[in-house]
Amino acid sequence: MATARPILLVVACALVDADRRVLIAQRPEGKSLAGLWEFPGGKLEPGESPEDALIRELEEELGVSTRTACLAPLTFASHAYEGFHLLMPLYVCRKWEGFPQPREHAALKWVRPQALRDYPMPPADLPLIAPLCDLL
Ligand SMILES: Nc1nc2c([nH]c(=O)n2[C@H]2C[C@H](O)[C@@H](COP(=O)(O)OP(=O)(O)OP(=O)(O)O)O2)c(=O)[nH]1
Repeated sequence: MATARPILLVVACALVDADRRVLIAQRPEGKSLAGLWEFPGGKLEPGESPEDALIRELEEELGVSTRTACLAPLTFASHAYEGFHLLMPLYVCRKWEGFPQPREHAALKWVRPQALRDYPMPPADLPLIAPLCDLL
């Protein structure tokens, strides 16, 4: 049966540090899903590849720079929200330049993958935790 929900493509990234911790970012007040912890990323702009969009979002949101060769696809989220169906590839990045700053989020936190369940995340993100734990 056809779905009435449009597909929304969002790219997201798990930055992983030398201690195998993952960076999560808290959505700010005033946005949908405010207060929940997510992976940095966002929507594609017209004409952008997923990797270019992620590189741009990491710069805008965190002030870090990376490149396509440092983005490894891990898994994806597919979740029906009220007004759209989210399709969200999750990349892993272990190499970047700069120190992540919360330019657009309420806060940032480095957490061990097994501790991700202690942080409230959007429902779309919950199936992403197991593949991250398996990888790390
Ligand atoms: N970046 C990111 N977005 C996520 C995650 N999980 C999840 O459900 N989302 C959703 C929230 C938003 O609806 C959308 C990302 O949109 P966005 O980051 O580009 O824009 P936004 O916060 O302004 O979104 P919105 O207020 O317009 O809904 O994907 C995640 O882990 N990372």
